[in-house]
Amino acid sequence: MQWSPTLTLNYYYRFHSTQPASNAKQDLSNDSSVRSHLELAKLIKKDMKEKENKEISKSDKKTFAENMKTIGRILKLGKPDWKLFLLAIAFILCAVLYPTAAVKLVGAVLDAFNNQSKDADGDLVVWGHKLTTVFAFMVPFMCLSAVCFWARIWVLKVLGERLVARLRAQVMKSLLRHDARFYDNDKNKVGDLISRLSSDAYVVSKSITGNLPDGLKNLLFGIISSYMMYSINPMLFLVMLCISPPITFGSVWYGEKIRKLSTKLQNATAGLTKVSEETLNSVRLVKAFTGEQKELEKYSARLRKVVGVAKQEALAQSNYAVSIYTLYHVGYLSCIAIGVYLMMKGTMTAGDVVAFSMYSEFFNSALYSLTTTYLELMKGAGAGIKLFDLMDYKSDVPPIQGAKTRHLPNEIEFRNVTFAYPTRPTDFVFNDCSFSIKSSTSTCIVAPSGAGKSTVASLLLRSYNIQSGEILIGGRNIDQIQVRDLRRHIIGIVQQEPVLLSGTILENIVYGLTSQQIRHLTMQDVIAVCKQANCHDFIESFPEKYDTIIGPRGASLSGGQKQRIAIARALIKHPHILILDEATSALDSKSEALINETLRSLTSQGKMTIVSIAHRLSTISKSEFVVVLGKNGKVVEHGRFVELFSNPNSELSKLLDESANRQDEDAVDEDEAEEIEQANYHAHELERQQRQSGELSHLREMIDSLPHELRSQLIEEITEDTAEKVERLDSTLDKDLKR
Ligand SMILES: Nc1ncnc2c1ncn2[C@@H]1O[C@H](COP(=O)(O)OP(=O)(O)OP(=O)(O)O)[C@@H](O)[C@H]1O
Repeated sequence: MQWSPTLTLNYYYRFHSTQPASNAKQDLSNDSSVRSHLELAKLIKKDMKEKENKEISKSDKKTFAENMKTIGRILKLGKPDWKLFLLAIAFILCAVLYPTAAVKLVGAVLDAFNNQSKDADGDLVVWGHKLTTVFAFMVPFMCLSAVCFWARIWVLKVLGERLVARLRAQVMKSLLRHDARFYDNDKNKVGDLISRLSSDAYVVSKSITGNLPDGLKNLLFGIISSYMMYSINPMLFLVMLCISPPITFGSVWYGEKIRKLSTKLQNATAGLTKVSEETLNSVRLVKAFTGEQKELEKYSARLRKVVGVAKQEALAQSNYAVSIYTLYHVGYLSCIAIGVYLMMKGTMTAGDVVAFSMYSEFFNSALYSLTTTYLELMKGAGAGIKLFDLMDYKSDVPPIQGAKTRHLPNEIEFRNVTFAYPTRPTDFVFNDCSFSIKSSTSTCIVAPSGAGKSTVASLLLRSYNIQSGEILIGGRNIDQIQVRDLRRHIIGIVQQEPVLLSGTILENIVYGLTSQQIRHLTMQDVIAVCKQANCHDFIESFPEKYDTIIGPRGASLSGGQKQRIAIARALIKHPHILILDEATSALDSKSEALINETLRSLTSQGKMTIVSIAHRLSTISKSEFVVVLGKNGKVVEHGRFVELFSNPNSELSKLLDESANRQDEDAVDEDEAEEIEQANYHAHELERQQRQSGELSHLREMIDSLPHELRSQLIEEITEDTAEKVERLDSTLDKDLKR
C-alpha cells in the first residue's frame, strides 16, 4: 500500500470515529510502507501518553486525607529545623500585630479629631495619651515589625532551602538504591526523574515554607480583624460574614481548576525537559545523522504544548482574579455604604467606619489568601506524593539485605535458571538453563546476538531476580548474599560500553573502592594495576598523568583508552570473579594480547575466575572453556575451547563458521562488485573501439567509391601528415584491442 495524505486522513478519521483504534493500528502494522509504520509509532506513543495522563488524573484525585498525610510527611522532613520554624512564627506574629494596631490608631485619631479630645496643653489625646506619646511608641513598634518582616523572609528562605535539600537528598538516595526494574520502566526516564528532583521538590518546599507561614499570618490577620470588626459593630460584622463566604467558596472552586492546570503545565514542562535532555545527550549522533531539524521539530511540538497549557492557565487565572476582585469590592463597598448609613443614624462614629472598612479589607484579603494557601498546599501535596512515590518504590533487589560476604570460592553455577525481563514477562531469555564455571578458570559465553550473553552478567550482578532456579557462587545462592558485598567484593565487571565519570583518571580507577580501601592504597599499587591493564603508558604520556581530567563520561579519551581504564577499575578491586562483557572489543591486537596475558596469570595463580562475553574468535580462543547458549534459552554446549573448536560438528564451530561465512559472503560480494565493474569497463571499451573502426571503414568506402582520377587527386591532396594520423589511429586501435 502506498502512503498518501488521504491515507493519513483516513487513519485520523478512524481514530476520531467509532472505528476501534486497534483496527487502524492493525492496518498500519500490516502495511509494508515505512511511513505507515512510523505513523504507527506515533499512535503507540500517543496511547502511552494517554495512559500516562490517565494515571496523572487518577493521582490528581487524591483524597483530602491523603494530601494531608503527605503534608504531614513533608513536615516531618523539617523536624530537625523545628526551632527555626518556631522563630519564623514568632516573627510573623510580631509583623502582624503592627498593621492591625495601626488601623486601630487611624480610627482612634479620626474620632479624637472629630470629638476634639484634647488635653490641657491643647494636644490631641488618643487612647488616653498624647498623640506624640502614642507615636513615640508606634515608631519603634513599626521598626520592630519591619525587622521581624525581614527576619521572617530570611528564616523562611533558609528553612525552604534546607527542606528542599533534605527532600532532594532523600529522593536521590532512594533513586540510587532502586533496582534495574525501576529504570527499565518507561515512566522513569532520566529526564522525568531530573524534573521531579528539581521542580517538584521546589514546589513542595515553596508550598510548605512559603504557604504554611503565610497561611498562619493570614489566619492571625483574619482572627484579629474579625475580633476588631466584631468589637466595633457586631451587626455590621454579621453583614460582612454574609458577603465573605462566596469569596471563599469561589476561590476554592476556581483555585482547584487552576491547580489542575498548573499540574498539567508542570507535566508538559517535564516533557520538554525530557526531550531536551535526550537531544543534548545524543548531540553527536544528531549531528552525524543531520537530525537537527527532526530534533528541533520534536522540541517545538513540546514547546507548543507548554505554551498551549500556559495560555489555558493564564485565562483561568485572569478569570479567577477578576471574579475575586469583583466580589471583594462588592463586600468592601457594601461595608462602607452600611457604615455611612449607621454613621448618619449616629450608631457609629466616622473613625469606627474607617477602621471597620480597613479591617474588612484585611479580613477579606486574609480569607482570599487562606484559600490560595490551601490550594498551594494541595499543589505541594500533589508534588510530594510524586516524590514519595519515587521514594516508596520497593526494589526487588534490596541492596543491604542478606548475609555480609567478603570471600567466597570462585566457582559459579546456573542451576535451572528461568528468567524474563520484568518489562517483557512472557519473553523468557533463560528457560531452565544450567551450566557451571569452575573456579579460577576463564570461560567465554558464546551465543548468537540477543541470546542472553549480557543477561548472564546482569544476573550474576543480581541486577534482577530470577523467576526460578538458583545462581550459586562458591556453592551459595546469590540471593542470600548482600548485594552490596556481592558487587563490592565478589564481582568486578567491565561493560560493553564502559562508562567513565567526570573527574580525574585516578578518581575513575579507584571508583569501586571503599574509603577504607583507598586509605591503604599507594600510587605504586595503582600503577601496578594500570600496567596490568596496559593503560599506564598512555596515562603517563598525558601532561597531568593520573590527575588528568577526562571530561564528562570520559569524553576526552578514545574508546580503547576508556576500555583499559575500565579494566584497571575492575582489577584494582581484586574481585573473585571478573566479568568482561566485550571488554576488549575496541583494543588493537597488541593491547588485547597484553591484557590477556595478565588475565591468564591471574587465573593460573587461582586469584580469579573470568567470565568473558565475546564474538571475536581471537577473544574466545583465549578462554579455557566455552559455554554456548542457544536461542531457546538453554545451554547447547559446554566444554574446553580446544576440544570444541577442533570438532567441526560442535555448536561452537557451527557458530563460528556461520559468522565466518557471513564475513566470506561480504567478501564474495566485494569480489562480485569488482568483476562487474571490470566487465562494464571492457564492454565500454569494446563499444568505443567498434565505433572508431566503423567510422574508419566508412571513410575507406567513401574514398573507394570515388572515380579513379578524383581519388588520386584526393590522395595527393591528403598530406602525409593525414596518413600518419590514420596510421597512428590504427596502431592505437590495435593496442586497445590487445589490452
Ligand atoms: N532491560 C531489558 N528489558 C527487556 N528486555 C531486554 C533488556 N535487556 C535485554 N533484553 C532482551 O533480552 C534478550 C537478551 O539480551 P542480551 O543483551 O543478554 O543479549 P546478548 O546475547 O548479550 O546480545 P548481543 O550479543 O547483541 O550483545 C534480548 O532479546 C534483548 O532484547
